[in-house]
Amino acid sequence: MTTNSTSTADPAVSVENVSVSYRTTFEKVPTFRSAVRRLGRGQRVVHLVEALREVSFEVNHGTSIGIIGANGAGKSTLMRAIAGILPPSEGRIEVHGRVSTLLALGVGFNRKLSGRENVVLGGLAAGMTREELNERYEEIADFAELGEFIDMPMQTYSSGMSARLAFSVAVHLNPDILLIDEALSTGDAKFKQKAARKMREVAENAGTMFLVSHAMRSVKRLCNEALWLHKGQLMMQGDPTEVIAAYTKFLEVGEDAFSLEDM
Ligand SMILES: Nc1ncnc2c1ncn2[C@@H]1O[C@H](COP(=O)(O)OP(=O)(O)OP(=O)(O)O)[C@@H](O)[C@H]1O
Repeated sequence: MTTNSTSTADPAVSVENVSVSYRTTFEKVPTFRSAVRRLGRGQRVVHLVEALREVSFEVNHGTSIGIIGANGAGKSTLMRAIAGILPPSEGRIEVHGRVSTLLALGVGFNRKLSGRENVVLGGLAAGMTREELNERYEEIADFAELGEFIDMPMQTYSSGMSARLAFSVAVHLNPDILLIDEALSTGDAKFKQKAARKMREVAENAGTMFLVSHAMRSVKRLCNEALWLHKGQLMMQGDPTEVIAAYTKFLEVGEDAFSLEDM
């Protein structure tokens, strides 16, 4: 269950015993040859992945929290659940404030429409008024630096260009809570620097930011808290230097030899 209301006394986000499972059914085809023999009819198999397992934590307003962990640890799943895109299978998520996210990149945009039209639609969908949009539009377009592409259909954009526009929309919506997956903010080197500056500005303006990142340097630079997930479980939450040290040690010594007590 995901609830959304506003009150400054509450934490910005509270996650209580949240589990998320993905259920996928697919046809298991043992070999290519047998697939041909059976004319493509394989055995139907149900695959259940527990992407998050009983995760609980709170994040206060004004915190910039880095979400770290190996591939498949559940980081994006957690972001989708907080954004309300994916309902938890169990547990409860409370979000206090307006969430803006880059996660729905590609999902939120209609690629047949121009960048300009998508900015307007995205802004309206996020609850901005026409007046606010008129005021903010030039800023969003300038930040994305798309030149005349802004009036062309988004299907003509490179993935980096779409990412720049998505990032620009997300940070200019004046969110209370900004969710960013660094892997998705794939602009070129120059845009990355600019995006990092903007994220720092959001963080400094006491906004709440979740940053999913594989770059420990970004987490150290931009976050005042970190949370480490491993195979869907919360391993540690706290000071970024300490959490990164524990995660790095875990990567060095391997899962079996690692103990949080030694940290
Ligand atoms: N739509 C989906 N359907 C089925 N399984 C999924 C789906 N999305 C993610 N998973 C599975 O859930 C688990 C967690 O995935 P998730 O994308 O949240 O991890 P992540 O920590 O963000 O990984 P990465 O660092 O590789 O981006 C993985 O085992 C993944 O295979």
